[in-house]
Amino acid sequence: MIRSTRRWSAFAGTMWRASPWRCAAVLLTLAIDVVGQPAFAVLLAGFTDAALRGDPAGAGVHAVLAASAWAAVSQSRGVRNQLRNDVRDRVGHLVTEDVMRLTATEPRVDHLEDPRTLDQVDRVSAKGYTIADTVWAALEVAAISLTVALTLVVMSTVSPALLLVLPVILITLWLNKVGQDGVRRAVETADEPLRVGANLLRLTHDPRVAGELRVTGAGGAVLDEHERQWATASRVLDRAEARAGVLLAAGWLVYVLAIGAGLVWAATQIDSGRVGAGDLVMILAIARQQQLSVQMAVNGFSRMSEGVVTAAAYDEVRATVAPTARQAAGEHDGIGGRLHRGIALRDLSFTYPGTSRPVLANLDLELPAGTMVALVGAHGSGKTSVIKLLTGMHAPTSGRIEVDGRPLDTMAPEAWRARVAAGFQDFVRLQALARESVGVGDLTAVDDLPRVEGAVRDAGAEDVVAALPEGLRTQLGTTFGGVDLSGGQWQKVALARGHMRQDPLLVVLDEPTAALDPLSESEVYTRQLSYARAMARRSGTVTVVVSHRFSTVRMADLIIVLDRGAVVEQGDHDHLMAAGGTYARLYTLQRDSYVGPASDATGRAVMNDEH
Ligand SMILES: Nc1ncnc2c1ncn2[C@@H]1O[C@H](COP(=O)(O)OP(=O)(O)OP(=O)(O)O)[C@@H](O)[C@H]1O
Repeated sequence: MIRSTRRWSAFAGTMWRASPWRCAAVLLTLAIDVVGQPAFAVLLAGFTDAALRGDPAGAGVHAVLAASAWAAVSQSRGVRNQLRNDVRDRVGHLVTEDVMRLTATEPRVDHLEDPRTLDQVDRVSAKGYTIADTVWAALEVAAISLTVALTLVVMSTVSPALLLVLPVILITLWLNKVGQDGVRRAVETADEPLRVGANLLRLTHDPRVAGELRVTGAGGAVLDEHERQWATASRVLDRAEARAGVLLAAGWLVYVLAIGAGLVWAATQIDSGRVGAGDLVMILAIARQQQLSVQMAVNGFSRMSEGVVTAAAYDEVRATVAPTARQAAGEHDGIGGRLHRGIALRDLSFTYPGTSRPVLANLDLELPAGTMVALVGAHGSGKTSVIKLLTGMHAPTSGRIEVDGRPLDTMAPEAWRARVAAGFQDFVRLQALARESVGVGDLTAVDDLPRVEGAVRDAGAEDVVAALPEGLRTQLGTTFGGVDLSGGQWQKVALARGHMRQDPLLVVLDEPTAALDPLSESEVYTRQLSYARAMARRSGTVTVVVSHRFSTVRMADLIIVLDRGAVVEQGDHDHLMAAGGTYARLYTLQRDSYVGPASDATGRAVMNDEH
């Protein structure tokens, strides 16, 4: 309760900051509403009584005042709608920006691998404005409650019995609330099928999958599944809306019966003189106002429920994503200029967020400073997961990583990341000027042309740049009318981006040549290896390579063989070939698939000739 109060006052604070004068103006219009409505009813009664008394001056004054009161009420409602929408848009923008900042700047990526968090991020980004709606609705409901209270006081001057309308109003609102709670639960339930449906729909116009969808003929099935998910969501929502509608109608029936009974009673009292004609007119006017007020409260409650769901999602995103960001912000760097001992994995296990199966179990590894290490293993054995942990994208579930004996989790992830250079198989096609697409590998040097040219050279991407019509000034990608590149060319640009980092302590190359032809691949690896050796001499840099290309792997100082998340062998090529285990089997298999069975027991000459 306290947490929820704090949350909503924080939202109210955000709205105030978004536009103080608009918020103040909305509060003023609400105050006009609260006072204006009962005043109108009283003035109308005064007009009726004066007219019946034959007092034209009194009737005229009351008529003018009543008209002014009503004009002020209706005018203020129009102005309020406009101001409310302005603030709502601003708050929506602020909330979306906050969530995007949290998710984009969070040093680790655990949240991006967790479908639940992604769902919540989607919801908050798309519906952030509903939080403002909820605050407005809450204020409106508070104002309406005051209005109703004032009108009841006015009615009670005719007869205290008319106060019985209050419980009736509460019953009407309660029935509406029950219906709206059901709608809110339905919105939560429908979220998943709607998200799945939206993702499927996106697939149909995603150029990256368009070819495969056509070749496999799966386009129709994707649309059918989208329809199915959409129908599931609609069914849930329609049912809840229908139930809410029935409950609301029942509430109105109770109200109409009660107010009707009050009017009939008042009419029967006119002859006896206990109730005047003005009183009857006033009760009628108040009944009409209360009807509008209850309707507005009902609308307010329904707007509130969506904002409550969004606010809960917002809280969840902040709770899930923010802790490591705060931790990172609170720490300082303290990473030395060069590696002396190296990097170690100590009894490290890892399970992806939102899953229960460990993908790495109890790894104990030493990656000595100045070495090149190759990770080998079948698909899914955990190579990329090790890379993600080494680069600080995820934190180990248990155990730790040490850099020269210092636990990685005591360093700010950004500071560590600044000393890591990387080339990935899932590279980004950054559609910008070629020099920017490379330069962002080190934002501090994005405008440093000699650095960019050096990175292009180190990565062996000069041929790609040479083929561009305006060299490094060429716009890449078709989105902004630039030149499109082949998969291999994009990958070389990504590799060059990785080379922007100067003085890395860790270089990771996770299948960085997967999109290249064998000749380019061989050339890139040759350059990468000499780069790795140069870095090793300069900074004791550790280079970790993930590759299925054994002629590269064999050159590593240390080869680590993974199988289902565990280390099954490690050593250099000669050691592992002599051991005759998994590595020797995989190596021989690949060698034979290229050139047929070899007589050389280690296969060294054969593989070297091959590439
Ligand atoms: N984001 C994720 N969420 C849940 N499980 C994942 C995720 N990414 C990978 N996995 C699982 O972790 C295991 C190891 O995957 P990983 O990508 O590390 O293997 P790999 O050896 O690099 O495979 P490949 O050679 O195919 O790239 C696999 O069983 C995979 O299904």
